Amino acid sequence: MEVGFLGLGIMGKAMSMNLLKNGFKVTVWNRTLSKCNELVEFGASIGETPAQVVKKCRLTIAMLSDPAAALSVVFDKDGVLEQIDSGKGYIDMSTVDPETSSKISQAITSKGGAFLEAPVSGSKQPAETGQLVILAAGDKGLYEESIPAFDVLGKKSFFLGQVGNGAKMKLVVNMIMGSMMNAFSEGLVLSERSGLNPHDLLDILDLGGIANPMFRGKGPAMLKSNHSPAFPLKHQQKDMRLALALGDENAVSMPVAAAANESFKKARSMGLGDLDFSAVHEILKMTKD
Ligand SMILES: NC(=O)C1=CN([C@@H]2O[C@H](COP(=O)(O)OP(=O)(O)OC[C@H]3O[C@@H](n4cnc5c(N)ncnc54)[C@H](OP(=O)(O)O)[C@@H]3O)[C@@H](O)[C@H]2O)C=CC1
Ligand SMILES: O=CC(=O)O
Repeated sequence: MEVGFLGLGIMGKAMSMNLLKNGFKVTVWNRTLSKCNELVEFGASIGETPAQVVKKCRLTIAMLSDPAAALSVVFDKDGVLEQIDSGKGYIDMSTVDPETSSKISQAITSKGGAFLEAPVSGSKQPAETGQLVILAAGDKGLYEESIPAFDVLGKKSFFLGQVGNGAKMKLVVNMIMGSMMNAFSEGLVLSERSGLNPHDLLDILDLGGIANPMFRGKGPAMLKSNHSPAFPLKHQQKDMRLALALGDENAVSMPVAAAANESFKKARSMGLGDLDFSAVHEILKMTKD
């Protein structure tokens, strides 16, 4: 099966590599084209523009940073829209808001193409090991056609109905995750400042009802101030912002998420946006009497 892949950041690189290792023919494009070279060593072809990739491939996947990037790759010169037509499918796996996804869907389908949004839950390591959770919505036929690729990329795919539902589900999940990261960071700081050993806290949390892979995986590194990026903080803040907008639209009061968003914004303003989202711990550590 031949697929196109647009966007070779932390996630896109791991996902396209996985497809190659599992026998897919992959044509890649990235805004910074030099990032394609590593994939070429594993058998990928390069498309010089998103339009070239779509022209060559029946299915094209995108994994881009944010709504502006997702829109630019579709609508700008040499973008996806120039070559999409009937018989071709476009799958956007970026985390965006439902409005962005709907705008892309309308443009693709008005040219006869099929569209699926399919954001993912799971970070760099699940992307590397094919353990993502795929939250798809849109064209059911395209979803079914994409299952061989989704089976390589993820451990479970959900089809959630109409376009927008995948984006909404992803934003709800990440809103919870970002709030949890803030509560976890506050707990680490509180344990240390009140004279406890925070490593004991990690052990105790891991044995109880709120044990989870995020605390287990990131806790020890956070205590060493190691925030090597798996999920960049700037993207977590984008997700909090988009989830809060969804809350505004639906009149859902979300004071916990709003406070978490403020911490992520503060961390971004201090230049921590490219570190892992666990770096929010650094700003919480800085607050003293
Ligand atoms: N990292 C993670 O753990 C997870 C991330 N996500 C989501 O997946 C998406 C990608 O994340 P991740 O790989 O971590 O992000 P990165 O920041 O590592 O990569 C972003 C990608 O988007 C491209 N890009 C940015 N702006 C533009 C633009 N204007 N036009 C074209 N391309 C652009 C970048 O190109 P260039 O190389 O040229 O900068 C790069 O390929 C995001 O929506 C994120 O929220 C979802 C689940 C987990
Ligand atoms: O979007 C990030 C993730 O870990 O999921």
